[in-house]
Amino acid sequence: MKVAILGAGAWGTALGVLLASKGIPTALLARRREHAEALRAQRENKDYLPGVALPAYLYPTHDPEEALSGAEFAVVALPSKALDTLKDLPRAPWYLSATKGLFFREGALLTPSQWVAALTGRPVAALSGPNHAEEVARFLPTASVVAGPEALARRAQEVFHSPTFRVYTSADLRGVELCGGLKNVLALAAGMVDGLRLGDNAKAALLTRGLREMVRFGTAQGGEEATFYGLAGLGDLLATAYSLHSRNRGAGERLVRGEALERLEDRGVVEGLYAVKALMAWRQRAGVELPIAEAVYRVAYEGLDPLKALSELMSREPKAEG
Ligand SMILES: NC(=O)C1=CN([C@@H]2O[C@H](COP(=O)(O)OP(=O)(O)OC[C@H]3O[C@@H](n4cnc5c(N)ncnc54)[C@H](O)[C@@H]3O)[C@@H](O)[C@H]2O)C=CC1
Ligand SMILES: O=C(CO)COP(=O)(O)O
Repeated sequence: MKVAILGAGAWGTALGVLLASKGIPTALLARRREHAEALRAQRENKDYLPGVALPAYLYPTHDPEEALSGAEFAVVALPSKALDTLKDLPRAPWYLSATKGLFFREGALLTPSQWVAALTGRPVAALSGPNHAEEVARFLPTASVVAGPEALARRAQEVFHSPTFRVYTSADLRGVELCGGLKNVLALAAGMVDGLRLGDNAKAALLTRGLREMVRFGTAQGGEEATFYGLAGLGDLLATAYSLHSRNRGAGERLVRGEALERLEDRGVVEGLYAVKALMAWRQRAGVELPIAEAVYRVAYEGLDPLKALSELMSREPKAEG
């Protein structure tokens, strides 16, 4: 068997390292010819995942035909803003989305697997959890969830499960993917708390109320409550909001310290910046309350002073905790 990974950024490369180290022939599709050539020559992804050796079974290419030909399935490890490129690629029999994002399209809030299914017309499952590429690729232990149609989730579990990467299955595809989109927005907020040096109490309070916001919103959008307390929810929220690896947390920190919005993706994609836009567009339609996400949006896109955003959150009507 063979697997194709679409996207040679940090996450696509880490997943490729994981599979190839199990002896699974894995193609890694890079967007640019020079990048694929550099990966093959150096056996390292210096641009996106430096310091990790690429195993022999991992084959970087920029040729979509070569990558997808004979693949049992394709792993989508593209940033959400690049998913549309899938419609120009040869089709895989089915897809495993490893992208964490949210889309507002034609009046609906869509998750990556929904958008991949719309673009390709093929069945799609999703992989999500507390999984920083830098650690997964160095075989530090973690766990993850594959959600979607049972046969696909079971197969992906079998293929990815390893002594350092424990994979669970879930039938709650919507919930698992909402977790991945929402936690990035909260990680931006957590980074702002770090950047303002508001302290450990503030960060814990923010994340606890943020988790409540995830649960309230996510269950109203069709996710199951337990999912939000699982690996893709609380697990990934903690991993992202406390990690020095996290581009989302780091972007929040840099933003409140005065760095320009346009520079925040210098170190890799910051999905929360796109997800929060989709959430705000959706909220206007659905009339739901998302106070923390709204504060993040206003700080990032409307220049609201982050301390003013905080004081607005603190001065909301006092109420019971639920
Ligand atoms: N880095 C991580 O630890 C994890 C990332 N993810 C998710 O995986 C997805 C990809 O993230 P990373 O690999 O970390 O991003 P990255 O920033 O490391 O790399 C992005 C990759 O996408 C390519 N790309 C950018 N724009 C493109 C376009 N228009 N068309 C085609 N390719 C394009 C870049 O050339 C690069 O190879 C995101 O949705 C992220 O949330 C999920 C779990 C862990
Ligand atoms: O999703 C991730 C870890 O699970 C990666 O988070 P960042 O995109 O913030 O780096």
